[in-house]
Amino acid sequence: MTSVPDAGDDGAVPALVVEEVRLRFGGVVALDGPSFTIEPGHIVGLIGPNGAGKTTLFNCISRLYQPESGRIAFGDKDLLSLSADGVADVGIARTFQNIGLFPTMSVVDNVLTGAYSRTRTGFLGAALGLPMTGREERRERDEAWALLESMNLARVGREPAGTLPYGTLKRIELARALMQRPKLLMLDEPANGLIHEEVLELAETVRQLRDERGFSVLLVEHHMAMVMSISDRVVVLNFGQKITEGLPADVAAHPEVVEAYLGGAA
Ligand SMILES: Nc1ncnc2c1ncn2[C@@H]1O[C@H](COP(=O)(O)OP(=O)(O)OP(=O)(O)O)[C@@H](O)[C@H]1O
Repeated sequence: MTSVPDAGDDGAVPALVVEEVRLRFGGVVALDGPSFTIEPGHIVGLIGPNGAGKTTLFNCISRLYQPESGRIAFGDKDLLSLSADGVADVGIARTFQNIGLFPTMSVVDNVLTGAYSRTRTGFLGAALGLPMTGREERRERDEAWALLESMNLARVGREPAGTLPYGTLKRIELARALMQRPKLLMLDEPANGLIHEEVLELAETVRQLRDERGFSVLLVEHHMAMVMSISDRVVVLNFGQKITEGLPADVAAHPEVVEAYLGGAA
């Protein structure tokens, strides 16, 4: 018996709509009204120079920050009326820049914690060591192993997470987010700290999983090759404003993007 959060809905992936979101920190305008939509099943890359407002926007969507004004909706759900937990309940999962895995727990158990947000035991229960019911646990464990299998991680499934290299931990963190069966997966600089080959592998994994499962992706990332290779659309922020959005090739050639990235040196 699970209390699957989207029980009762048709399981369809809704669009994420961001409209004129504004947020200041003291005198700093972090977000100055950007608007964009992530259509169902699309991978949208969010790029911009340091301090452009990407993380702030990411944190508004995942409900760590409350904007001063604007609208963020996921289908018919008003995200700004939800807590961070409530966002998970409507099918939005995220990964963190600094990996948040439990180092002494096995990889499969770490991945399993991703299921707790949609099971009867709940994440708090998991943290307190409360077991899921037997049947629930078996089903979730099977799903965790299947996920590890599909991400080429099964061979390390029984290892304590803390013993594994950084690139592997990033993939485990992704597997954990996928255990939530997200409709929207939010990735915060997933390529950070990875070597080039690992980035390409990660990009391919994200695209493949999206193709198989149909979720949408918001990708905040500095690694241009990754963004440009897997995004359906790219949104560019600078000084808290959207300076352009479009297909990756068009965005890469946009004069303001060239200017923002190369400081007019091009
Ligand atoms: N908690 C905070 N308190 C004060 N100022 C903040 C805070 N978070 C962000 N800012 C400021 O808001 C602006 C936008 O920052 P943000 O971190 O969103 O940019 P970013 O595009 O994610 O940058 P980076 O690529 O370096 O991560 C910056 O000027 C930053 O200094």
